[in-house]
Amino acid sequence: MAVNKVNEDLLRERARYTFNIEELTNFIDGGEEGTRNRREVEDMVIHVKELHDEVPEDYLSHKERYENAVKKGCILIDLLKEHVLRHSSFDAYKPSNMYRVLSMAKEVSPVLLHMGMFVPTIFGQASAEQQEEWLHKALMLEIIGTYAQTELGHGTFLRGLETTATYDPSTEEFVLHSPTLTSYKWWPGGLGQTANHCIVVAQLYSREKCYGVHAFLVQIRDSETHMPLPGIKVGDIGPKLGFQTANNGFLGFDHFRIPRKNMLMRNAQVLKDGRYVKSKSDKLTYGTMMLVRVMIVSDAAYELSRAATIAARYSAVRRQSMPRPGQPEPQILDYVTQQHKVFIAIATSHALRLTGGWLWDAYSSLTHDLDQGNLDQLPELHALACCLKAISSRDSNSLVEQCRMSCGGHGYMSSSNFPTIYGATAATVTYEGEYTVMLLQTARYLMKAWKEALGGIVLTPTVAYMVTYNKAKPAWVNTPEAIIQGFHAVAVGKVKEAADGIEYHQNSGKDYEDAWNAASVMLVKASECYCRAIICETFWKEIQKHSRSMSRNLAVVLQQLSELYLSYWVLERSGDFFQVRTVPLTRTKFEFVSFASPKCHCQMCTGFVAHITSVVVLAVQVSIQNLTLTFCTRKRNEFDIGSC
Ligand SMILES: CC/C=C\C/C=C\C/C=C\C/C=C\C=C\C(=O)SCCNC(=O)CCNC(=O)[C@H](O)C(C)(C)COP(=O)(O)OP(=O)(O)OC[C@H]1O[C@@H](n2cnc3c(N)ncnc32)[C@H](O)[C@@H]1OP(=O)(O)O
Ligand SMILES: Cc1cc2nc3c(=O)[nH]c(=O)nc-3n(C[C@H](O)[C@H](O)[C@H](O)COP(=O)(O)OP(=O)(O)OC[C@H]3O[C@@H](n4cnc5c(N)ncnc54)[C@H](O)[C@@H]3O)c2cc1C
Repeated sequence: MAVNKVNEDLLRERARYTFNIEELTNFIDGGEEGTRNRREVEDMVIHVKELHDEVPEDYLSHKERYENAVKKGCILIDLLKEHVLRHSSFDAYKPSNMYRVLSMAKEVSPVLLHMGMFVPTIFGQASAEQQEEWLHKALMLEIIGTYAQTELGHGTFLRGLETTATYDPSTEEFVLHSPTLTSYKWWPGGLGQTANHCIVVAQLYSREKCYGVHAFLVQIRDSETHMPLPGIKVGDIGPKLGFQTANNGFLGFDHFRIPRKNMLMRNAQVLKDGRYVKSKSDKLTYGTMMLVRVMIVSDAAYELSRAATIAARYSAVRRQSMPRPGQPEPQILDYVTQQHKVFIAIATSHALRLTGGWLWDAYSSLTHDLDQGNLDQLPELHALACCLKAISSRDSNSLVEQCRMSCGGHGYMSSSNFPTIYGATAATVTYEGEYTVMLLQTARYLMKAWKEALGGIVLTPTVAYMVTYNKAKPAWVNTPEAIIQGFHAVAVGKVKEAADGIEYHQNSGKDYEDAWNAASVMLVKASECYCRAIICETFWKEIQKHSRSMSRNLAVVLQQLSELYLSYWVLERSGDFFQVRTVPLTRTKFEFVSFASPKCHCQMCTGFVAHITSVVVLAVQVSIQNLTLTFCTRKRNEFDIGSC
């Protein structure tokens, strides 16, 4: 049998990298043990022939594709369980590990929602007694669940959900009902044919009073026959852009009864006589969504790293055109336009991975605080999870598309894997909180923070700079730290512009809701800029922190990638930087000038914006050229596919 010979161009590129690949791999995996665990699971998977398709999945029927995905999902879960039993150090059920393993099969797993939301909801919202009853069964997949919140009529507006759960004290049961067609649950992954249980989010009624949305654990199919239970209507919602094997389904209840104990009671409770015991915060019901949003940042980075690796490798082996007559066709990696497409995808995968790790640590700290009854950090973490989920998924999805396009026609083949990666990342922009809605949630937080900043109140860490920028303007010097300060100045300017916009519309007679809506494009922009500043600052600081304990050669390359990321986004947002005005002193200072602002001294602003712009653009061009030069002198570093 012919042995696949590695492409000579690829071998030559790999012989050129200037740093230790194993060191980078360990850095990406979060340490040597992470690499060891990942490789152990990969080695298990790679040798299971049932996980390799004889026929491309695109040539299978929907039923065959689903059955294929179920088969692979079972194999992967069994491998994971076996690995967990053998190596308790590998926390297989830490959700992001689970996603990594399930995504080793090309098809999205029909049990993704079981592991991605059903299990975490039991962890986060079930009482200790309920965890005792359900958690082990769920972890061992003795029950298979999903998360049924979205309805045909409502996905974003949770307070508008129509499914009802009405408490009947005479039988100590909740009666679940879908009063309208629009109240049917629509979308939950695994619901079509796979799940026999689900978390149902419904409006809780007791003693004829509505207490808002709460979560219930509901068995929907018979454990033996797998048929829907009486009073349950359930099935598949049909073909989608991607995620074809996620088995998304619909679910309707016809006065379906469940025991009182099936209301998840970690936070709020309904007593036997129907009395409602309030949670410390209604917002705790939303806890699972915050967890998944936090996970999505890291998983969006992971999917982008796969796409960037494919594009980088293809760029090394593809030769095209003849800039010099008679010369061999060059590798497309030598075209600066190709580097401009691919290198930012590599840099962004690192930026989002490191930011995702930072956010996971913040979330872990919050869950510890919540266990102690301290909710102080909840609003900031909600704002962070919303904007970082939105921006990371959108950046990942658009850069996956950019990587696909950088591979020409071959990028359009299913065998390139770009269509599958694109379908997965496109979904993340919408699910777990739609892009715009998430940014508006963060904007709510920023408007409150701005009011506190104006009053000189000490702010939470990620918005603390608003107080300083509102008083003293930072000096401009051409360093990464100054560019980050520039992003802070832009973010403050956009927040101020949006707050001024709301005030302007209120002063013109609109109520707050209409003024908010009229200013909502500026509010989204303010959240985007706040989030970009966080990613830029976190990426840079994480690289500085880790560089101290890594070899110089690797530190240099990662530093270049973080500088590329900063420079790229200054260029992408140069319009926002143009709005940064300097004051004519010996040292240039930042002051954000909104084009809508009557205070702009345009000849001065134009003069100094030209000055600051030339400095910014010059700095940016220099750093991009430096990076390009570095890479162009064929010191490009091929990332070991296993290390991305
Ligand atoms: C590439 C692969 C990547 C990842 C794979 C990993 C895992 C895969 C697993 C799952 C993915 C697959 C399937 C997807 C599943 C789903 O999509 S599940 C359904 C998700 N649905 C949503 O996210 C709904 C979005 N809507 C909302 O969150 C809310 O409706 C709202 C938008 C926040 C609006 O809320 P509402 O209108 O009720 O009220 P507001 O007045 O706006 O807010 C009220 C106050 O509550 C605070 N709040 C809101 N949400 C939260 C929260 N989650 N945590 C904490 N606090 C919250 C809000 O800030 C307000 O507070 P206030 O300002 O002080 O008043
Ligand atoms: C692949 C996939 C898998 C999914 N899996 C699940 C699952 O397992 N479980 C589950 O419960 N759900 C799931 N969902 C549903 C998902 O959570 C919802 O689609 C998502 O929350 C968006 O809600 P929606 O579809 O109702 O869109 P809408 O909220 O109707 O959004 C439509 C448009 O209206 C705009 N809009 C809405 N509200 C506002 C506002 N207040 N201000 C400004 N603009 C607004 C949005 O920005 C958007 O442009 C899944 C979705 C997808 C695509």
